[in-house]
Amino acid sequence: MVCFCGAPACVVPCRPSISNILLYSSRNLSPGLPNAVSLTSLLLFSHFSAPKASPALYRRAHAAAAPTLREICSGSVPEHILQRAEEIGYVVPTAVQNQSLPLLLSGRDCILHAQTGSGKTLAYLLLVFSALDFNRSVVQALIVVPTRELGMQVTKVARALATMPKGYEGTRTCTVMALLDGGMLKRHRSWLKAEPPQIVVATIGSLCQMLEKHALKLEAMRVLVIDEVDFMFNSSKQVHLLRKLLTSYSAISGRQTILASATIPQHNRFVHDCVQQKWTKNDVVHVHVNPVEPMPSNLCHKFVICSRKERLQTLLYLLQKDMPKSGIVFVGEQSEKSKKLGQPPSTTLIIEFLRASYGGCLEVILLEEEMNFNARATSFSELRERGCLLVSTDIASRGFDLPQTTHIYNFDLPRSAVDYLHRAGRTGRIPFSKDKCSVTSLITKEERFVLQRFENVLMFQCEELVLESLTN
Ligand SMILES: Nc1ncnc2c1ncn2[C@@H]1O[C@H](COP(=O)(O)OP(=O)(O)OP(=O)(O)O)[C@@H](O)[C@H]1O
Repeated sequence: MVCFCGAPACVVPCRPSISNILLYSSRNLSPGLPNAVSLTSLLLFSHFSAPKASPALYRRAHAAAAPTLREICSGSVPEHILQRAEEIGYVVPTAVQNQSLPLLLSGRDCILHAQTGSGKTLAYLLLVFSALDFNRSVVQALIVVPTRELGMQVTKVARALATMPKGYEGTRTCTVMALLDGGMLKRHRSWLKAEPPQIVVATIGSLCQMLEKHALKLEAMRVLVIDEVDFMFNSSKQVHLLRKLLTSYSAISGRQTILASATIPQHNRFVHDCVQQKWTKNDVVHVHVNPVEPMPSNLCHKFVICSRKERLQTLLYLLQKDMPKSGIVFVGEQSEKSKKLGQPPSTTLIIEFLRASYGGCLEVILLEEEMNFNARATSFSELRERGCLLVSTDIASRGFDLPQTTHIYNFDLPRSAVDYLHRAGRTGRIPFSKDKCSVTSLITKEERFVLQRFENVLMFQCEELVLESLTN
């Protein structure tokens, strides 16, 4: 196994004694692409509906000496998928795509370890499309995700790529099934029986039910992706099935396994375990992009010290001062004690307060675990379509891609540095953009040392905001 680190011409062997050390000189896109900002803003301006990439975009990508996605993928990914990717606006690869796609397309198992918003989804989806036999109606790729929201999002991107572009009418395409918690599993069972889809995007709970009922067959699975893999392994409920999935159902020699996350604590140990436990093949590659900078550099971190009683007013003041284009207020889970006392969760209090006092133009929307499937789906699609102010627990902190989000507020501090990184990573998600986005934590004096610990672990600096008008 080999670890590919993002620094130019740098290779970090995970376990030098048993590794094959390969030299890999990455063509890290951002530093060598002078016009990357304007080029990418052009590409991303109309997400999913961008006009077909113009020859000028190709010329500029070439001028910057970066291979295009087409150049990396042609011959492996079907032409209609590549054309569709370009129509959407995916022309120039991000650093993680640039580094991982040649390896993925050569058949290697990979651990994709790169910053939030770096484009890991497109990297593994292009591999999935390269591996499919479009003529076989059988499940060939399984993508496992931790939350319904991330599942809906991955499904949306996969379906957008699978939509036939003009000129390919009549060509056989593939179907993508979203098998998500709270969904209509009865209907999915019939669908799986009648005409199995080629790609299934699933949360572990629903997947478990389908496998127990023998409704889903995975013997023909060619690609297995576990997204947010560290989160999945941390949840004791999910870990048993996850292990089973990685070792049963399809032989690892016949399938490619991709494990992705922005955070993989003790990653050397994890890579070692993957091989030892036979979750991946022996020559699994750890693609680690930008290991010295786990946090995207275009984020500006701030904190405000205030008492718990002042927190709502402070949040309101910040919102009125910042005027976010779109923002997320992260709130901690309600404690068992507070539930037993019959108290309302903080999310409800914040929503009621903001709906009564926030006079800004953004709509205030709630997203939390307890909401039913339809209400959560509505919140999700509303948020994607236009900017709004989302009040959410940590269910929105993993994988959620809302590129227009400019501001994050930690109404309650997250439990760990890893959680801080994932919450912060919901902003600053437009690849190649240098626009500053901000993460502001509302803390008590006593919590300052916790935030300091996060700063040390994640290597970022937080600036104190002193709000004059609140103290007067
Ligand atoms: N090559 C590309 N060109 C332009 N935009 C891209 C490209 N690849 C990905 N994007 C966009 O970048 C954004 C972030 O991508 P994605 O959601 O895959 O990040 P991620 O690495 O999975 O992040 P996280 O770890 O937070 O889940 C998305 O809006 C996606 O459409």
